Amino acid sequence: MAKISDEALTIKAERMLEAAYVPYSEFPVGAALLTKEGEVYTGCNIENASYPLSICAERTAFFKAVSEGKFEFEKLVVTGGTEGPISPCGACRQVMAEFCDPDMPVILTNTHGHVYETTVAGLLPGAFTNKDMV
Ligand SMILES: O=c1ccn([C@H]2C[C@H](O)[C@@H](CO)O2)c(=O)[nH]1
Ligand SMILES: [Zn+2]
Repeated sequence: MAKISDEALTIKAERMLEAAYVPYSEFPVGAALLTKEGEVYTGCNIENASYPLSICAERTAFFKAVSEGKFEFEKLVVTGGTEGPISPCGACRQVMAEFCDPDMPVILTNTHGHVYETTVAGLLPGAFTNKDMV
C-alpha cells in the first residue's frame, strides 16, 4: 500500500478539529496516527464536566488503534490553534513512549501552518518504559 503523505496525514488531523468535544476549553485538537500497515487512526480531544476525565486528541487516537489490536506505529501528526506548533502534554508523551519506538517521527503543527518535526524520544527523553522493569 502506498504510504500516505505528511500533507494528507496533516489534513486528517485538521479534520478532527471539527469533531473535538471541547465545551470547557473551547480549544480543539486533532491527531492522526499512521500504522506501519498504512492505516490511519484519528483522534480529537473529548472533555467532560468533571474536567480531569477529559482526554487529549493524541491519546484518543492511540487508544482507538490499540483497542483494535494495532501496536505498530510509523508517524503521528498533532494540530491545534496554538501560536506555534502544538505541544503534547506529559500524559500523551508517556503514552507515545509506551507504544512507539523512540525515534518515531512526531509532526506538531498549528492552524497557521507552522510545522515542527520531532520524535517520541525528543518529546520525552529518558522515558520510563517496560524496558526499565528488569
Ligand atoms: O497536545 C494537546 C494539548 C492539549 N489538548 C487538549 C486537552 C484539553 O481538552 C484542551 C486544553 O488543554 O486541549 C490535546 O488534546 N492535545
Ligand atoms: Zn495530552
